[in-house]
Amino acid sequence: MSEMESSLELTNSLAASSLPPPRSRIFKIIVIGDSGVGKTCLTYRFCAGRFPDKTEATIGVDFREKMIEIDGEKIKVQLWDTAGQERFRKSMVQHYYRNVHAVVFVYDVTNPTSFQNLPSWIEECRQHSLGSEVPRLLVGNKCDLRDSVRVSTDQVQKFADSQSMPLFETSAKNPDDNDHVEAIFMTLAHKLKSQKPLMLSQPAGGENSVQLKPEQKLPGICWC
Ligand SMILES: Nc1nc2c(ncn2[C@@H]2O[C@H](COP(=O)(O)OP(=O)(O)OP(=O)(O)O)[C@@H](O)[C@H]2O)c(=O)[nH]1
Ligand SMILES: [Mg+2]
Repeated sequence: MSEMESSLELTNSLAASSLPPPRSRIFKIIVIGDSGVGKTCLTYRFCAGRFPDKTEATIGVDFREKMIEIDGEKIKVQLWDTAGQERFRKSMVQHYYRNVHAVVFVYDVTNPTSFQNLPSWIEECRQHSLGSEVPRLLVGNKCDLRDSVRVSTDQVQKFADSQSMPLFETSAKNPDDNDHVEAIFMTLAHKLKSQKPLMLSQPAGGENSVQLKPEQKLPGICWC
């Protein structure tokens, strides 16, 4: 290799190493519902692939992320695991709803109150101006506790239909339901990808999404 070629190669590799990391889309999904319904366990299960050894009431919000691949595109699913207890969430609520792409409502199939409280969680979303284009889904958790189930699927299905939300019943704990927990979040990610085909976003740590300037926008594409 000539001296010129080797210096060119060095320049190229320096340039490559100083390039910013490739951008991947981030889907911000908030998980809300009463305290103790299993939001932390569900999000942990999806991101870590197992039921956590021990959980404590979430204070404020916890973030969990998982890289997934849909149709060859790498996407970062960012789950915002929110606190169910009012005193632990008050100061953070405004932040949950900023740039949110989807909402997962969770109730506990053994706890009717957690189901009855769903309208107030839906109302909170409404108060934070979440548009109807933001996908929402409903998850009934703790189905492994078969003998303690106190919320009937029929009842919840009617409610879910009235809110135009898909309903999933699952267990963050039951090892046989691992694929199911995965399927719930993957279903949502697929929906988001099909809704936002060309949305760009920054690497982790940046804002959730970067809108192109008007002059960069292409005709006929929804930039929502
Ligand atoms: N049997 C069973 N227990 C579960 C399941 N998911 C969660 N739990 C238990 O329910 C309790 C509460 O779970 P968390 O995930 O901490 O509940 P949370 O909704 O995050 O509660 P907050 O953070 O207070 O809002 C814990 O004792 C978990 O072990 C499940 O699928 N089955
Ligand atoms: Mg929690």
